[in-house]
Amino acid sequence: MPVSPPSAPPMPYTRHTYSQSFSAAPPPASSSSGGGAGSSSRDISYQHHQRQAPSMSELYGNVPSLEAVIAAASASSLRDAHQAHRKKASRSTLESILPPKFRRSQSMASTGTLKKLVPTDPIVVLRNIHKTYLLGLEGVAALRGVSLSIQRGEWVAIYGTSGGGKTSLLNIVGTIDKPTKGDLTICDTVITPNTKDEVLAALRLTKLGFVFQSFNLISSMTALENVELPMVLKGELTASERKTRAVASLQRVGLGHRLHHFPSKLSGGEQQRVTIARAIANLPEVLLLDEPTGDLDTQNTLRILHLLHSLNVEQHMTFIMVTHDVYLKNFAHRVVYMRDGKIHRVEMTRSQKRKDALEELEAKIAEHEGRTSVRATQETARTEETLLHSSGGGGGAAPRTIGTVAGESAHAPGRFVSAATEVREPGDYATYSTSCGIPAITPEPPTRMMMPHASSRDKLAATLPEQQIDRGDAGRILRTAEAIDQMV
Ligand SMILES: Nc1ncnc2c1ncn2[C@@H]1O[C@H](COP(=O)(O)OP(=O)(O)OP(=O)(O)O)[C@@H](O)[C@H]1O
Repeated sequence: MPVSPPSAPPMPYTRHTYSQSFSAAPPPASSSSGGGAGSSSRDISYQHHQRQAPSMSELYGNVPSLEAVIAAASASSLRDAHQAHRKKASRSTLESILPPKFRRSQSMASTGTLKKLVPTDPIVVLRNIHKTYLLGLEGVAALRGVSLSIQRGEWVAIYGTSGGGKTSLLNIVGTIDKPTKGDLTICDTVITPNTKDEVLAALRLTKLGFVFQSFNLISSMTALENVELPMVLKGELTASERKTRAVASLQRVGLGHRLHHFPSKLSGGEQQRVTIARAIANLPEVLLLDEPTGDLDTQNTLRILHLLHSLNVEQHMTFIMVTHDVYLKNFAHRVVYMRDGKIHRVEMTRSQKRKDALEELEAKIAEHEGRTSVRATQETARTEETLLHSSGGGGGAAPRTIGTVAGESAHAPGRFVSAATEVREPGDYATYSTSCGIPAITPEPPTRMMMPHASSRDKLAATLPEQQIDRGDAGRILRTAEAIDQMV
């Protein structure tokens, strides 16, 4: 249930920053009011070139401070509604709060294999969609009669020439822009040019997730609070459930150690991963993605692709993904090619091709993990060398902090401290497992996991002369390694 209705329809999202080429033009006074619909043509053109992505408040209605939202969400009416909801379902797992049709089937859950789609359950249907933007006195026809039916659980890639209408299409499916002509059905809600904004805001909040380029995080909120926010607005979960789910989502994108960082303290790739965690936290039925791995390095691209694959296969989440990346489109069931505002052609991806893409992905992940292990071993050797050389000199060197999670700095603060182990947060590990459903909602005590290689102690012991084991820092590290082994 949204906390408050939106004050204005969201402004269309555009995938490119044109602001540099338009920097000479001052913002029109009206642009700050935020109204897309009903603006003058000059306003529209300005907004198009200024906007990167809709804000949280544009997507979900007015977003007050987190405290205010939490206060509102804990009001008695919400609590009552929530209690009624709690009675209906056992919530031992996140999945249990999903409607039955949305739960993963036994066969998918256990194997993580590619499921053959049964084309009988359309979740998004576009009927003769037209979109014409006003630019000065001219109309720009961005979409010219697009009809498309997307099945529940389908992964559709939208591909095509620049200016072909991909973003316009994504905006319309995301209900952040309305068609000029035509109508569409999303999750059983029929949307016409006259559909009320409150209806659209509720739909966005409850059914849709957005992974858009530069879809800004709220700078005054930590990563955890940003991820919690859509759940707070939805108002279905208790505070501890929200937190558990937000932590789990952040762990799934490998950011379990960045929970309390503000966006300004995160790298671009990390911010992108927070937006993905935020998008999946509410378990949307349809996830709209625009170049989801655009800002990420190879390792994080692999991580996110694997996560997306899991969500698609295990949770049966529907993806509509705009991309220019030929590699990414291999994971889609279908590729829709857009040109000049029309669907130029549609290509089914052969299941063997998708299977190959997945196998290649898993091989690459394994390769990267191997490299990480090699790096960790080399680091261990260096650390031990330092320790051994310094062990006669009193206190000796402090144990080194080694961040060995894929894509992380080798000295990420807050990561564990043992020299020889490859320590991962549970969520990090889940990202790489072959069957990684969304974790249970039951709060778990914080644990740390190691990759299932040789034990930490054995690894260390192999690198240390016997006589050093119980002395000074080397002994301390070994004991720590043993403690970690016991925790696993
Ligand atoms: N707000 C707007 N005002 C005016 N014209 C627009 C607006 N948004 C898009 N257009 C125009 O509509 C056409 C389709 O644009 P759209 O952004 O949908 O294409 P695209 O396929 O996403 O392109 P790209 O791959 O380059 O991002 C283009 O000619 C573009 O200039």
